Amino acid sequence: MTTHFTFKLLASDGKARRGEITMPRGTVRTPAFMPVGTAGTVKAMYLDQVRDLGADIILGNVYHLMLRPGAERVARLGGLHEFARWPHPILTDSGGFQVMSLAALRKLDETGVTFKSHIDGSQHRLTPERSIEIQDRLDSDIQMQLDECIRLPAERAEIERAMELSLRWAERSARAFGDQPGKAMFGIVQGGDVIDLRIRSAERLSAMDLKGYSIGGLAVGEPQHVMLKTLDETLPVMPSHKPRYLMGVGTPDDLLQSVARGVDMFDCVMPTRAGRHGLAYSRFGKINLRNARHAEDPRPLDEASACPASRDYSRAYLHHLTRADEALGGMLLTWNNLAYYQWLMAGMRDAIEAGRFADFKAETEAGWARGDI
Ligand SMILES: COC(=O)c1ccc(CCNc2nc3cc4nc(N)[nH]c(=O)c4cc3[nH]2)cc1
Repeated sequence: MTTHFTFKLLASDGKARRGEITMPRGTVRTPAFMPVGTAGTVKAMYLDQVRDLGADIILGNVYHLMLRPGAERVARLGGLHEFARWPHPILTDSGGFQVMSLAALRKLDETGVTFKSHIDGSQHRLTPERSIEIQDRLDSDIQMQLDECIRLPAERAEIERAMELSLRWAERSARAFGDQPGKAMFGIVQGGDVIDLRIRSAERLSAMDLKGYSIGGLAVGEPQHVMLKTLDETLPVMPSHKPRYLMGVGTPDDLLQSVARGVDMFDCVMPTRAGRHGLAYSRFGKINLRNARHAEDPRPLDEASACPASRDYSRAYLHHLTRADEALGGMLLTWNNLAYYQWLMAGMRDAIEAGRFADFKAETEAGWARGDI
């Protein structure tokens, strides 16, 4: 039982790292994938199932929870862990990204951002201080600074303006967070695809001596090679003894390529959202169950899987459920996808410990290339 937030590097293999983050609510084995629990639930899953798949931590969103049911209401009901019955660590995103991608009529200035709810049009305001206050009310274990994430491609001047604002907001977020030994606030490196701005952001954040660092401003429409090049240039100037979290990423291939470059933590709606739309991720690559070729295929998605959704149901049944838009279709495919993502992360953790990450990466890529056997 620990009272402090600590990160330990257990092994490395090339640039890939195996570590663990310990905090009062539990230990996060890294590299880690965080299932997205936007509104206090991982859609189409029971949180006990999410835990049983090996997830040590889930993500929640300030933007969604402040609009509905409201942070003060969650606090009155004992905080997000009690509310959702998830006693393990929770990381919350600060709202910056969701305001820019979801809210209507937003107005951003030096002190914060004002916006209208996409749910009922009500007016709201987020500042670095208010976002941290909301994350405190949610009793979040790992909190994110408020930042401004812009889409790519963008002009250098615009990228620089948003990066500098995010640095000033990092200072204010850290001041508002204060000194909470068992929790952490992560800074978020911005700078788009402009290497000197990325380096400036990473160096200025490193000087703030925060407990962890996110790489933001990616997975915003840029090609994978631009994301990977930005990682190659940014990771070396980020503190190596602190967790590195790549926000919003990604596909199984994104995870493999990014762990190879030294990323420790990930979150993405891909496995859950794609599952609700009939898409299965597997050792053999992607399988779109809407496709008619599965209509009479008696095989399961992966008979070698430990997950019942992957092992016990025919592709024909999954195809039927998907075409009929039956709720069970999204439930089973979400279960399969999160099982595959956690299996992949566990495989990478074990491979780094065994010093065979390169082999594991090659075997995994060969499995995807072999396709849907
Ligand atoms: C089926 O799959 C999908 O629909 C789907 C949708 C969006 C993404 C990409 C999400 N990308 C992304 N999330 C992000 C969240 C972020 N949060 C903060 N505070 N700052 C950032 O700088 C930031 C960047 C992100 N980039 C990935 C998958």
